[in-house]
Amino acid sequence: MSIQRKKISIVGAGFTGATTALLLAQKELGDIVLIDIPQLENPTKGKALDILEAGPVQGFDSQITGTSNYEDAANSDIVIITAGIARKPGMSRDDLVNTNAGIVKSVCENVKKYAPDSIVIILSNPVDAMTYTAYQTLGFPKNRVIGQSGVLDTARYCTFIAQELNVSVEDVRGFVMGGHGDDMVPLVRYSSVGGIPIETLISQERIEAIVQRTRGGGGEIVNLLGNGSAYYAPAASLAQMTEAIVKDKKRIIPVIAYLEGEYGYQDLFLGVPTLLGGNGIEKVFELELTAEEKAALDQSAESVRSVIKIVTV
Ligand SMILES: NC(=O)c1ccc[n+]([C@@H]2O[C@H](COP(=O)([O-])OP(=O)(O)OC[C@H]3O[C@@H](n4cnc5c(N)ncnc54)[C@H](O)[C@@H]3O)[C@@H](O)[C@H]2O)c1
Ligand SMILES: O=C(O)C[C@H](O)C(=O)O
Repeated sequence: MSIQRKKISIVGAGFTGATTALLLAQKELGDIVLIDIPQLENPTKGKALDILEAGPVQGFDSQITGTSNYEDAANSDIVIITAGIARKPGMSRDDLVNTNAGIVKSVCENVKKYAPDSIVIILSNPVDAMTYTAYQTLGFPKNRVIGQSGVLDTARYCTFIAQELNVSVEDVRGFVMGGHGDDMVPLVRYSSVGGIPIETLISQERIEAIVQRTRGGGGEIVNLLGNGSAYYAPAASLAQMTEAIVKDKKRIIPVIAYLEGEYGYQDLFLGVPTLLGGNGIEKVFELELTAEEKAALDQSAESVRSVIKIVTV
C-alpha cells in the first residue's frame, strides 16, 4: 500500500490565492499547484518558490509549484478558485459579475478536463453566483461544488462580538447564513459566548450595530485597503474548509451549497450550515427559523437570485 499526499490546486495566484497556498503548506494539507494566466507565469513560479523556501524555516514538506499550464493540475483532489478581479472602493461585489463569470467559466472548463474527480471551492466574487456558474460548467455532483462566504462572514461576526465583550474569540460561537452581500443574515439567536446567549450579554442596540458591521465587513476592508479586497481572513477561511475536507473532519460550518428544496429554495446556491468532510458537503442542516429570520433570508436569497439571472441569460 502506498499512501499519497493530497494534491490541491489553487487557480488565481493573487493576494488570496498566494496567501492560501502559504496557509495550506504551513498545515501540510497536501502538495500545492498555484496557477495563474500565462502572462504571469514567472511571478506565479516566483511566489511558489518563495513559499517553498519557507518550508525549512517553518518545518513543512509540502511541495509548491507555480504554473500556467492546467496539465500540472491533473488529478487534483481539491481545486480552489480565486481567479478574477477584486472590487475597489465604491464598487459592489455584483459589479464584478460579467468579468468574473467569463473567468470562472474558462477556469472550470479546464478543471472539468484535468481534475474531473476534484472537490471545487469557489472564492471569486460575486461568490454565490460564481458558484452557480462553476456548478453549471463543471457538471459535478452538488456535494463537490462549494462556495466560500459563511466561514469568513462568521469570523468577522465573531471578531466583533469578542471585541464588544472583551473576551477570547475562542469562546464565541455563531454563524452567518444567506448570500455574501449586504443583506447576509447573522443568526443572533444561535450566537453564544462560552455557552451563554449573546442576547443576555449585549444590548439589542449594540447587537444591531455588530450585525450591520458584519454585513459591511468586506466593504470596510475594501475602503481601508484602497486598491483591492481582504485576503488574510478569506485565505484562513479557505484553509479551514480545505482542512475539513482533507482530514474528513465532519465540521459543521456555513458554506455556499446548492439547494433543492431546503429552506424552500430551488436551484439556488446560498450560504447555509453544512457538514463538511471528505466527500465535500455531506449534509445541509435545515434549521427552524423565526418569521423575521426567514424574511431576512428570503430577501438575501432574492438578491442572489437576481445576480444568478445575469449569468444564466
Ligand atoms: N468569497 C469571498 O469571501 C471572497 C473573499 C476575498 C476575495 N474574494 C474574491 O476573490 C477574487 C480574488 O481576489 P484577490 O484579492 O486574490 O485578487 P487578485 O487580483 O490579487 O488575484 C486574482 C488573480 O486571479 C488571476 N486571474 C485572472 N484571470 C485568471 C484566469 N483566467 N486564470 C487564472 N488566473 C486568473 C489574476 O491574474 C490574479 O493574479 C476576487 O473576485 C475577490 O472579490 C472573495
Ligand atoms: O468584499 C469583497 O469584495 C471581498 C470579499 O468578498 C470580502 O468579503 O472580503
